[in-house]
Amino acid sequence: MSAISIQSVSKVYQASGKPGSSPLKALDNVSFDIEEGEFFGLLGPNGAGKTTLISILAGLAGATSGSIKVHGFDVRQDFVQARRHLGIVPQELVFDPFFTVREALVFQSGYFGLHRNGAWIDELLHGLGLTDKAGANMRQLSGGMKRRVLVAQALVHKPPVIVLDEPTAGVDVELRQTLWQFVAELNRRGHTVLLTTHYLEEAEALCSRLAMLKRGRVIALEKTSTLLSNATSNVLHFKTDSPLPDHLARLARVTGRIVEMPADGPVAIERHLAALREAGVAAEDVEIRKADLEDVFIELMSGAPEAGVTEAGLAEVATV
Ligand SMILES: Nc1ncnc2c1ncn2[C@@H]1O[C@H](COP(=O)(O)OP(=O)(O)OP(=O)(O)O)[C@@H](O)[C@H]1O
Repeated sequence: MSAISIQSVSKVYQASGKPGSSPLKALDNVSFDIEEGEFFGLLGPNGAGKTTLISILAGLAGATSGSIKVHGFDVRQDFVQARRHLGIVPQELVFDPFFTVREALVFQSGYFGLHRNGAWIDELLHGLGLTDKAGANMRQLSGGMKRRVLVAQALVHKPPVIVLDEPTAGVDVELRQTLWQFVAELNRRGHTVLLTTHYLEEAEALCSRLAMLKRGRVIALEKTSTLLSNATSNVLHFKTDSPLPDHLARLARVTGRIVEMPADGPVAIERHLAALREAGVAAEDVEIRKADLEDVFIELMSGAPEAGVTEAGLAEVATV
């Protein structure tokens, strides 16, 4: 049985009623399964629909059509069972300012009917580097510490499926490392992990399989290794103060002084270098590196067709 099964999920946000507003199809017929024990990444640029999909999975929003099951339980019809199997770490820092860290975890355990959960709470506090803060009031914690507590809260009922929605956005290196060590250990013990992140190096290091969303559609669903091996093999990386002529700028990714040009082999690299010399572009710190997930992501995002909101498309989906 799949840990998470997403079947033909569409979501239309209705028009706000303000002049000029129109319905928005945030998810367009999204389907994929995540198997038990996978470490799965859900990627996509801002507005791609990741949070919308996770809200539907968490039972916080309804799909316009389609269904999601967690360990076979429908997130709408069998909400309680589905929720027991899920631990969701939300993007926003929501917490009760009146509790200490331990009290918050004990309270959350009670919500799942777990009244003797002390040993597991201790393990969570230790694994997330929170033991020293167990008696601290939630109000007194830094943003990074609060985020650790949110992770612990999501895990108090030892859910077999852990969902992390951009857990490392704006957090420091130490917390990222603590968090990934802990989550990777849970994954080794058999927990399924679904991660959304904008940090592609994190996704590349952790996720064995990925789905990429663009404007509500799945444009890639592959093992991470397959995506990487299908990508352009190399990237020519250099710095320059010279403007690139149009024909080269079209082939390049420019960030300030840094220029990156995809090249599928040594001949293409030589061609790029010759074209730069001919155009009088003075390149410094020239490097050739292997393509990474960011290159794959940019390649896919610039090439894939986009989902539009058409009258016919909207008519197909029944509103709940
Ligand atoms: N409650 C809402 N009402 C109307 N439109 C919404 C609502 N929530 C999200 N949207 C729109 O739906 C689309 C998908 O948004 P969503 O937040 O799911 O994307 P995302 O991939 O999570 O983006 P990000 O990476 O920025 O968090 C966006 O165009 C967004 O503006």
